[in-house]
Amino acid sequence: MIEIQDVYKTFGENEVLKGITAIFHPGKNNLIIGGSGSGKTTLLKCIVGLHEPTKGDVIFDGENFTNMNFEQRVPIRTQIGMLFQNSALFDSMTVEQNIMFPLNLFTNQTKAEKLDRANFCLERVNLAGKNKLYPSELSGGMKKRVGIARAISMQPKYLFVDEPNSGLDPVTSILIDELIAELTAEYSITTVVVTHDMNSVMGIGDHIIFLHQGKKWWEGSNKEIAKTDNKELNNFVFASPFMRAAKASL
Ligand SMILES: Nc1ncnc2c1ncn2[C@@H]1O[C@H](COP(=O)(O)OP(=O)(O)OP(=O)(O)O)[C@@H](O)[C@H]1O
Repeated sequence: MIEIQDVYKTFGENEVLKGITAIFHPGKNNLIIGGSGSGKTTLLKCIVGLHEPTKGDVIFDGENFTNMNFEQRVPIRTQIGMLFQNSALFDSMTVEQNIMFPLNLFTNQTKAEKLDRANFCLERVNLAGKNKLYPSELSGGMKKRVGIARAISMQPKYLFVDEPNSGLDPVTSILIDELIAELTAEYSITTVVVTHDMNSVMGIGDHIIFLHQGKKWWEGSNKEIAKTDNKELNNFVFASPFMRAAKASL
């Protein structure tokens, strides 16, 4: 479980987050949504320690991460899997080397053990046998899947994903969403996804927080979102005529 307690983040004069409080539970797909510039990525970075909150705390299973120094954070960091935009694979490394990278960095496993884990993760994302390919030889969807394989290589308790579907076609996007949701349920991971994709919101949004004007404006599930009378959320989710018509037919 991750608890975010009254988190503020200011850049110069720009107060981006104005007291966000939320709880993200294990085994759930927790989605952060909101307009462009609403602070979604900033919140994600505050949670994982890539930004320090100006005020407030982030607590991982009872441990106050915000108060810890670099060294103290290491045990929690090793339980975090991340998939950021563009998959962030190392172009000069093969698929297998990319997946083994965190294992080389953080474990004392033998080469055979690391290879076993890489093969398991590759199989889990339906890319068995693609070990020796380089990122330049992969499609966008395959890159995301390798990114996911690398993110789960350390058997993370927490998984953070920023815009998993950017640049993917709708069918591949659904496959990536389903993969994230399956892994989350299978390993009871506390997953936090930043997304713009309304298909993801409706498809896998167990728990959604909507950011607006630096605040948590609304919180609920994908079932509740369809029935919300929150004006700003409605304007955001049902911005297109197609989505409005879909809502009207519910
Ligand atoms: N490192 C930084 N330094 C200064 N300002 C920043 C920094 N990172 C983000 N910001 C500002 O914080 C605000 C929120 O940015 P953020 O990237 O979190 O929004 P977002 O909701 O993820 O947007 P998008 O959906 O467009 O990716 C923006 O005004 C941005 O300019």
